[in-house]
Amino acid sequence: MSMIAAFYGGKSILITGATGFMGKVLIEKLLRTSSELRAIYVLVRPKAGQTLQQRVHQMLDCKLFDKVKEVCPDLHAKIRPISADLDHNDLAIGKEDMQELLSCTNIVFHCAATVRFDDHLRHAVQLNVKATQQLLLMASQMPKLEAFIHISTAFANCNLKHIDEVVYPCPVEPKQIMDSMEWLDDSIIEEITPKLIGDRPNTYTYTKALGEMVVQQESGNLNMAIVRPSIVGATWQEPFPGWVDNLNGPSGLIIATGKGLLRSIRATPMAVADLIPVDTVVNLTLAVGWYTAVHRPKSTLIYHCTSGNLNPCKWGDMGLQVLATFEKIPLERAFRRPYADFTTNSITTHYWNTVSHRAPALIYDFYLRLTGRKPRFTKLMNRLLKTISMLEYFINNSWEWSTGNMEMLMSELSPEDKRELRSTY
Ligand SMILES: CCCCCCCCCCCCCCCC(=O)SCCNC(=O)CCNC(=O)[C@H](O)C(C)(C)COP(=O)(O)OP(=O)(O)OC[C@H]1O[C@@H](n2cnc3c(N)ncnc32)[C@H](O)[C@@H]1OP(=O)(O)O
Ligand SMILES: NC(=O)C1=CN([C@@H]2O[C@H](COP(=O)(O)OP(=O)(O)OC[C@H]3O[C@@H](n4cnc5c(N)ncnc54)[C@H](OP(=O)(O)O)[C@@H]3O)[C@@H](O)[C@H]2O)C=CC1
Repeated sequence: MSMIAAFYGGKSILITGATGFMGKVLIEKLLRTSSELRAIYVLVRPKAGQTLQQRVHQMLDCKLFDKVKEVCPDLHAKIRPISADLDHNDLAIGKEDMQELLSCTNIVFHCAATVRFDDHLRHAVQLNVKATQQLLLMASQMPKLEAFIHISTAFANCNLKHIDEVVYPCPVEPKQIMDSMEWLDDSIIEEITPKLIGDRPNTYTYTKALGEMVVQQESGNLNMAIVRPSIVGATWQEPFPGWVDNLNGPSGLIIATGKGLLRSIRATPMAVADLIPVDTVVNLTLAVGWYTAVHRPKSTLIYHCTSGNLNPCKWGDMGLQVLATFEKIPLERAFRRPYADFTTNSITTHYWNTVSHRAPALIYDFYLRLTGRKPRFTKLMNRLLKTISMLEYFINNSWEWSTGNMEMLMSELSPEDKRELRSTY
């Protein structure tokens, strides 16, 4: 068994964001490789009328967990759902649950966040800043805590071209931002948001940067680390290739290309596509948890989980690879034969959006109406174009992330763990 997997044996682990894309892969990897772990506490909010037990059962029923059910038959007993809602200042965790979390937790993986680019600043601050502060406060009352791993994003400082593994200060202190959210009304917040986020493209990257400042300022004596993944895509190898469960980031656009919906996108073919498979992110995150707990670095280390300077890929290459894949393995019921071109200026982008996106959707919806069916393509196309407008910033710029800490961590791993982590780069 790998040294890292053995480390998690007997441990009680608290995961926030456990029902999310990354959270699920993290749970799967822990249960599959460290089945001797004591418990995984998952903070889950009741959603869409489901109880948290129903949500956890539904989560464990997905294909991702097929392999782990063979090696960890008692996986349901290992998972402890805890009702919580990070939209509430006290996280809406019950007294008894809180007592158990405080007394038992050895490792915290804080993955929960709002990852929407267009979230209202109030909500993004609540989830990505205030909830992080609350979790740090909880962690400071955990006598058995060995490490707290905070998941940020490599784009938290996307307003810089070269990004080091350090926490960069934001112009306004997080505490002032959180206090102002208490008394400003929504319309005033909307008005001042562009000024506050400054040269960052959205509230997501801005509040992730604020969250990092809170970690730096309020972690006290906690044994902390921050992991900054770049653009997280489907699984590369574990537990099987190609697993993804949402349309975020590249996934939605790749599927839209395969369905023949997306025919052109404003992108810079030579810009670096810093994509990273979710199982690589999880392997690095578990290695960071082990290293932080065992080696107890003197300060909070930040680890860039990026591929650009280790195994660079350009958007142009990625686009060709996507099209070649759909040539070999076409999606069912495609609207048109997949083809996607990169435009480089807004005039041609506008032209192709009209000719290749909006007009065909309108015509097809007209045909659906004529044949007595509900039109849906115009709405879908508008959503897709809105998503693209939010993502364009990231596919028309390149960044350089230093990876000294990540490479140091690699040098500390056993040959087996190193193979596992390096194999996914
Ligand atoms: C040639 C190949 C080129 C490939 C080119 C790749 C470029 C790839 C760049 C990535 C760059 C990220 C770099 C940051 C790295 C992080 O840290 S990203 C963290 C993850 N965050 C994201 O990706 C957030 C991006 N998405 C959003 O913020 C929101 O989805 C948006 C863009 C504001 C859209 O919001 P919205 O219109 O309210 O849509 P949303 O609520 O998300 O979904 C509504 C409906 O649309 C559907 N939908 C959502 N997204 C899509 C989509 N992309 N397509 C179709 N339907 C969709 C949903 O399924 C949903 O359907 P229903 O449930 O209503 O039936
Ligand atoms: N995906 C990516 O490309 C990247 C992601 N990251 C970071 O990784 C982390 C995980 O991202 P990812 O898995 O993609 O995101 P998802 O949107 O898939 O998951 C977000 C998680 O946070 C939970 N959550 C959201 N709001 C609340 C709330 N009010 N109370 C309790 N839980 C809540 C969600 O629970 P629920 O199921 O109830 O909604 C879900 O489990 C985030 O911190 C993100 O910033 C960093 C870089 C890239």
